[in-house]
Amino acid sequence: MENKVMELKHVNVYYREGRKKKQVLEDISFSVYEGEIVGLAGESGSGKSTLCKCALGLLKEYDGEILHYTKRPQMIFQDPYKSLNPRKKVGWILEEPLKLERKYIKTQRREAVEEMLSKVHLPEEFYDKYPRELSGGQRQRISIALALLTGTKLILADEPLSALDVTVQAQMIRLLRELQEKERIAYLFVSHDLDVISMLCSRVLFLKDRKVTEYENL
Ligand SMILES: Nc1ncnc2c1ncn2[C@@H]1O[C@H](COP(=O)(O)OP(=O)(O)OP(=O)(O)O)[C@@H](O)[C@H]1O
Repeated sequence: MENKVMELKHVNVYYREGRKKKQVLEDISFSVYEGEIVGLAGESGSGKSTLCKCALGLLKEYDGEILHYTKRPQMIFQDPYKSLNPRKKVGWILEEPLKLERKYIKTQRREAVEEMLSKVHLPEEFYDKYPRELSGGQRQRISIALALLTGTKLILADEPLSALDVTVQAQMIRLLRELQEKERIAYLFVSHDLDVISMLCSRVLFLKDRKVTEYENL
């Protein structure tokens, strides 16, 4: 088997409701391996987003173990517009994770960003554009580029195709696959759409009644 990028062991997740604790996920255990796409499905309210937030370390009320074997995963959303700072140009936004690392000087940051733009098939000129000047699909490419610039090998994708029209969805699927193959990126891919899941994913985690059942995609 490939290298693990993330592993959850017997994770229980709760939300507080006043003084009470409500359990949303129960005894969740699974691993994600380098370069694979794992589907995460289940009815609305079954806990898909909660599971992603917990894996990102955003929730405090949980027990069990969440192990990251590479850099922390990054999340991409249905509507990338909300997660991109509207007052900053794409270049500034994409340089942020590199500034935090402090190992690049300005010209190296720009080079790294331009290289990443080309990996997500956007031209260099996008460096000087604002998010509002981009289409939904282009913005989704920027949020993928932003995730990858942190150096992570795992992207948690929460319904990343739902806001896009069918042709753009197909382009996005091609890009996700290409990054999976060339860069060995793994995805936890949240979707209501079982057709997309069966086309993209090697395994599916199905959430129901707080628990997860895992299926191989044959
Ligand atoms: N901040 C919160 N406080 C309390 N309960 C919450 C909170 N966020 C979510 N929940 C509850 O936890 C359960 C799981 O919600 P979650 O958003 O993870 O489901 P989901 O599967 O992602 O749903 P959808 O497909 O509609 O996005 C739901 O019952 C929801 O009402």
